[in-house]
Amino acid sequence: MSKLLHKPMQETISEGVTLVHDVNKKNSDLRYVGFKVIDVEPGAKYEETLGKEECCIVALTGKINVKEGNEFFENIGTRESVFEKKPTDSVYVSNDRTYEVEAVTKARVALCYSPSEKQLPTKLIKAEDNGIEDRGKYSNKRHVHNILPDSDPTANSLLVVEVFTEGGNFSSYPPHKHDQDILPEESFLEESYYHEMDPPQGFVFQRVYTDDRSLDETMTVENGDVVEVPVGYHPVGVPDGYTSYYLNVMAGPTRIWKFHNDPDHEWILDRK
Ligand SMILES: O=C(O)C[C@@H](O)[C@H](O)C(=O)CO
Repeated sequence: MSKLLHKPMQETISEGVTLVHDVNKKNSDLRYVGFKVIDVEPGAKYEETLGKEECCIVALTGKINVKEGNEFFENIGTRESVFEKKPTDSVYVSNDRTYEVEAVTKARVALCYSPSEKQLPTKLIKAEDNGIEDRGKYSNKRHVHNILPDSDPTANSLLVVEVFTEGGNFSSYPPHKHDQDILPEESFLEESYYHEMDPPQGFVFQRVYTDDRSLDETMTVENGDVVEVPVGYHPVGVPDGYTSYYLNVMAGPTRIWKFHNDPDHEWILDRK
């Protein structure tokens, strides 16, 4: 199995709280992005004290309460399945703070991390504040919910986005990368992909490769898997009959998403 592919686990970390993913510096090549997924039973609580890292809490499915200091966001989250394709609520929490997530209904929650030194206000990112975009044409169509784009100053480093791709389409395509800190041409941003498929027995293909092919992995990605992208181009192809969802977390030294398309494949953008 590729070392970039992380399979879901089922680790009970406290009563009613299951750790499904924990991608961190120890088990990945990511230095700027950390990523967890937790499943929380109704009434159960997950508490975390952040060190020098900020966190974006995404209510993937179900309803949750989030508490940080005097801030309390009640009954947030908008969907039973990500495939309802409606945006959801998220909460930004800054470094050196302690937050608590309590499930109101059975919930799956993504916790997206990046190093951070400068404290910023805790903030509810409402579903209705997500920027919605349809990108691409022909078999390159995808639907995007921007949770934390680089135009939003809520976070120091984190960028968070959800992408839906219908069967027979490719996304993150034409292949692009953002692994050189040479702004304004390109920014260095690591990335994680949390994938789901509808129906859930589906799979997608994700290739992660560099120009010199020193990294060139093509992975079969199944429901609930995480792919880490420390460097390189990272397109996703979706087989007919299935819909793909992924949640991307990006972070690097500068909070700007400036990507570079693979020159071999950029021509597809110019088709009439
Ligand atoms: O537009 C897309 O296909 C989504 C991608 O841009 C995805 O968010 C990504 O690769 C970010 O670098």
